[in-house]
Amino acid sequence: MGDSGNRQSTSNAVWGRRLYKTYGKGKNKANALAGLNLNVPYGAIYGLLGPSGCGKTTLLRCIVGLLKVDSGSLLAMGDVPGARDHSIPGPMVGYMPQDTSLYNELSIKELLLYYGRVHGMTSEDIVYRTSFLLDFLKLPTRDQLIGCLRIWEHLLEIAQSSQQTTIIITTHYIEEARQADRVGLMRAGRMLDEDKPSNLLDRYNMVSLESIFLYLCHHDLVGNAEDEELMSGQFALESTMSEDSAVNYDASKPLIATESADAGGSNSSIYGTVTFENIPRGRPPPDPCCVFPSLPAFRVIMALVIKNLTIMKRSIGLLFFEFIIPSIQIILFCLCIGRDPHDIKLAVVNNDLGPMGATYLKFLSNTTFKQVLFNSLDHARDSVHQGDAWGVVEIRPEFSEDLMQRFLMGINVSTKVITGSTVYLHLDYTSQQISAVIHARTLESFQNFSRSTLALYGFNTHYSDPPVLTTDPVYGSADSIFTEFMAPGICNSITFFMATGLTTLAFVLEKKEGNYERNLVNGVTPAEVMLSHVITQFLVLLVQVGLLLLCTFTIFQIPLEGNPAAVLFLILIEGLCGMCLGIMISCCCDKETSAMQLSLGLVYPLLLTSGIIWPIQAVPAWLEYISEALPLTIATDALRSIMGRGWGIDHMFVWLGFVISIGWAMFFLMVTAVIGRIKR
Ligand SMILES: Nc1ncnc2c1ncn2[C@@H]1O[C@H](COP(=O)(O)OP(=O)(O)OP(=O)(O)O)[C@@H](O)[C@H]1O
Repeated sequence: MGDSGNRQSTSNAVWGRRLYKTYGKGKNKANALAGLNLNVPYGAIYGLLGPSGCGKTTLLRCIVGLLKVDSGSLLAMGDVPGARDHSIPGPMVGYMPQDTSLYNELSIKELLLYYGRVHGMTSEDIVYRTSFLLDFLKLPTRDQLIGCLRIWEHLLEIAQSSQQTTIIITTHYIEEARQADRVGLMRAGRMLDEDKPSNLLDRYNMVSLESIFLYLCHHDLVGNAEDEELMSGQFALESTMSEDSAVNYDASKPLIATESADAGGSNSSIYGTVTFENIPRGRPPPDPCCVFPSLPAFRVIMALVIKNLTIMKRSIGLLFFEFIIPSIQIILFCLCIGRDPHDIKLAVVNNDLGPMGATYLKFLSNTTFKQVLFNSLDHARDSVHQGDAWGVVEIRPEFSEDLMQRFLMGINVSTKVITGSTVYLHLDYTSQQISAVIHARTLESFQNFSRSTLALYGFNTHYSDPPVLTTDPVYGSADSIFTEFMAPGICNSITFFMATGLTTLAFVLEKKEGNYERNLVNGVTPAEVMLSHVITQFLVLLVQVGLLLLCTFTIFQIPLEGNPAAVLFLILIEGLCGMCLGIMISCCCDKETSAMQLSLGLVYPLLLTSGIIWPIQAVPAWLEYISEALPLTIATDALRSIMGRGWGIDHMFVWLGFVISIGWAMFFLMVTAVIGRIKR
């Protein structure tokens, strides 16, 4: 860099020469900056103009240190953005990437308190600066919500009245930039020209900036000799400009840069700003592309957590809904899944000439079955064909006589007697669950009826029992229902997926609204943002899981043989694992829709392969190995063992459940860190 270069670089708040930046590789390569030059004098309002996709955002992101240029020289406030000991990113710069990129749910006081905490200011300083800013910016009361402010008008006021701040505004609305001290006209990653708006109008002898821009674009497209003139004109202009700037240079003045579009509540088209201030240097700036660049600072995490909690408090209705969603899910699960079907319609054909057929039918439960009598088997089967009944119970004419003979003669009875003393079931097997219930209950009823009849005639009541007997259960109870099998997996999966969804949403919204980048530019690290969301969501998780377990064990009386603390601990770890998955998803996806699609897309595959709905022993052998490695499978089995078998954390299997969940959580965080690095 020659003398002139040195002078230019130190006399401008932002100075760039031959800046190049490309995204992607091969066919997907996009040249966002292609040899761009830039001079933003101290204390100026600089309008960076150009069509969508010309590289404005890329340039601003390089200026605030969120991106690094591939080649070229770029200085902001006298040093390379992101350089060690430079406060960009950090307290020297403010950035509004899109819209206002402020937390609309916070009041003015809360927002200033948050940024004050992030920058390590004392409470007294924050109170003093808040009063000063309210007065200086003529802001409404400190309790006014940010979402209701007309931010952009105030932003321009700052620049015009303070003389202490340099602002870069980017916009698609070229004429609006006439108010700026200097404008830069950009196209396809290059600066076509740069000057005071009035100078540009004079030089090109045109009436509007838009006409100048169209003229420059046309010549840039044609690529004729005028291009070179324009470029040399640009450098000639730079020299003039820098000389002016050198005269006016005052290093104590701060600088602001902005991006623009329609801002909520404002008539201005400005949509983002970057501000630079000459204030004492704070801690070294983080590498914004790296998730864990340095150890997280407790002060910053607390500021972020308080900010998150305040935002939550503002949408108390939504928070209450978040608290009770898992309880509603478990209540619906316990009400709808695993109970025995009732009022199953059965067509009954009782042709028995004796009393025993009618007696047997009385043993069929009135709760489980609704009997509809038919005179002929054909009519009864027709009702099943029509879908009016789930099956037919057929009792033949010799039932009483043959059954008596069967009891009395034992092994000497003929096949005809066996056939005559049998109850026939003609079932609709399309619902496996209902046909299994009909089968089990009719058999159970027949056993009860036989015992009662044998007792009536003074025989041994167990004579007709099948020679297979179940004794006292080792674990569980003989009349346990399917709900008890599924409940542990349902508790685990509700917690896991709720945590994934809520964390993804919180993170992606923060990114989408530009607050994430704004935080990075303020020196907050991605790890601090991440940890603050984990802490906030964990508080929500505690309430959710507390209510969920209350419903499971007290209202629906799902058996709990083991230690309640172990159950709580394992479910919370599963929730943490879900949060880590949410963080990974939000790191992969920039758009809200793709993040939601990805997290929703994971629900069914994980649910089906984790042995929550059906025993894992039923899946094909090759899939079993994959299933067992998934985050929910062993953890669910471990929870089932704590709840049903009363096993403790000292049991290898339960212990494994904890280890696998923690292992997955760490894996998700590691992948997040790697993706963060790759995305750089
Ligand atoms: N992350 C990315 N990956 C690949 N290409 C990108 C990425 N970001 C920007 N680009 C491409 O780089 C070029 C410049 O984009 P940039 O967002 O900087 O332009 P812009 O002028 O700010 O546009 P807009 O006003 O619409 O935000 C565009 O062609 C864009 O498609």
